[in-house]
This record gives sequence, C-alpha cells and structure tokens, in this order.
Amino acid sequence: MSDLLSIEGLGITFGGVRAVHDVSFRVRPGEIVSVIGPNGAGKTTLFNMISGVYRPGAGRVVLEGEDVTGMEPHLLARRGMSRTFQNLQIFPSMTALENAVTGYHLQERGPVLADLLGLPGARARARRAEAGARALLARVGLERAAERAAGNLSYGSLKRLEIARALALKPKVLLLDEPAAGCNAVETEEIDHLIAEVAASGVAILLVEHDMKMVMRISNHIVVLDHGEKIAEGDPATVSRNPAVIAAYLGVEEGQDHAHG
Ligand SMILES: Nc1ncnc2c1ncn2[C@@H]1O[C@H](COP(=O)(O)OP(=O)(O)OP(=O)(O)O)[C@@H](O)[C@H]1O
Repeated sequence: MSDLLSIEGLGITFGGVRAVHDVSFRVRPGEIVSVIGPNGAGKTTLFNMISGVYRPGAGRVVLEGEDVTGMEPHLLARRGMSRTFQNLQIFPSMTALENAVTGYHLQERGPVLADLLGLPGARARARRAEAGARALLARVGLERAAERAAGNLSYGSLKRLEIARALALKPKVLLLDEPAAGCNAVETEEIDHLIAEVAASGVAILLVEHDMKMVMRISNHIVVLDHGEKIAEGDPATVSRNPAVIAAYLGVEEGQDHAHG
C-alpha cells in the first residue's frame, strides 16, 4: 500500500537546542504507528511539527503526495489530518453531543454567516451535524452520555469524546497525543479497541503514548526517538529487542549496555 503520510528529515531547534533532528518515517492507510522515547526525546515537538502547530526548521511533511509542511492545523484538518491533544480540549459545560458537534464546524467552508443570518440551509446543516455527532458518539460507545455535561464524564469517556470529535473531520490520518494518559486499565483497553476499530476502517493512526504495554499491543510500527533523533523503528517485537532502545530507556550511555549482558 502507498504512503499516506511521509515525514522527511524533520528538524527544529529552540534557542540552540536541537529538539528534533532529521526524523523520517512513513504511515500507510489503516496502519497504527507509534512514536515513543524517554521524557524530552522530542515526541511532542515532532507531533507539533507534523500537525502544523510548529513550522519545522528542516524537512517536509507530505500528505497524499502533497507538501503540507507548516500548514495551519485547520487547513490540514480539511485535507484529512486531525489530531487530539495531550490536555483534553473538551468544553466541560457543554454536553457530550454539543462537544461532538463542534467537530463538524471545522469541516464546513464558510457557511457561518448563513448560519448567523438564519438563512435556509443553516437548519438542515445543523440537523446533519447533530445526526453525524450522534452516530460518532455511538461509534465511541458514548451514545447514552449524549445529553450529559462533558464535565461529568469519566476521564476515559472524555478521551473517547475527544476521539469522536476528531473523527467528525473524517480524517485519513488521525494523530493521537497520549490517548491513554490518566486512564485506568479498563479505560485504556476500551481506547485500544476504539483505536483498532478506527484503523480497521482505513484511517491511519499516528500516536504518542507513554503506556508501553498499550503501544506494544496495538502498534504495527514503532518509531523510537532519543535526544531528538530517530534511534530505531520497526515492529513491536523488533523494537523492544533493540539494544539502543533498551539503553535509551534505561538511561545508559551507548557502549555501556554490554555490561548488562
Ligand atoms: N517550545 C519550546 N521551547 C524550547 N524548548 C522546547 C520547546 N518545546 C520543547 N522543547 C525542548 O525540546 C526537547 C524535546 O521536548 P518534547 O516535549 O518534544 O519531548 P517529549 O518526548 O514530548 O517529552 P515528554 O515525554 O516528557 O512529553 C526538550 O529538550 C524540550 O525541553
């Protein structure tokens, strides 16, 4: 299968510190690719460059053969790349349904004035968005929470709500920033299933996640960063046996790892 997303030599420097340097990898439709690495390895920075939050200092982001480097997040979303954030960006006083509906607004091209003026079509659009949002809530297992204030939902439900909202954009690639952070084992497993189901529908998933068990369970491909550089990539079994990866996680300098057998 051909590449959907191609990351080519991405790099960025903050005040002389090389946060990410020359990172390349590819993501195909339906594939789950995880970016892992110790704290400060550059995962979030890499994500922010891919999703248009930061403009890379070097390299390219290519989406379906088109150079989208540094494109603003809302424009990327229209081209099929949507993301969630490490810190939930849910409106707590709004219902789950209203939060899911907000996902549709990015998708629409300029009907806001028509909506404000109450022109014909606005109500039909609102109905379509609501029906779509209800279907998405069902897809993430939240149909019965539709009318509840988001602020009263469990953490795991909020994480699923955020994924529902990102799915409203009908992404071809979905970037998930720590989808299991703060979740208990049961909630993490529910998110596992949801991610697998979304990938099975053909959406490419790119995720940053600290929960290593989850990463090993669900990833088809893992990219490992350390000190801003890619030190390994491959399937979970290969990556978890890689001495450089083990050393990075143990904080051992390269060359000393032999001492550990
Ligand atoms: N906006 C910024 N300004 C200056 N330095 C930054 C900025 N963002 C990140 N850095 C630095 O870049 C490096 C990579 O940080 P980053 O947050 O991307 O790592 P990470 O792998 O996501 O870490 P964690 O696992 O702790 O979330 C770190 O040295 C960090 O201090």
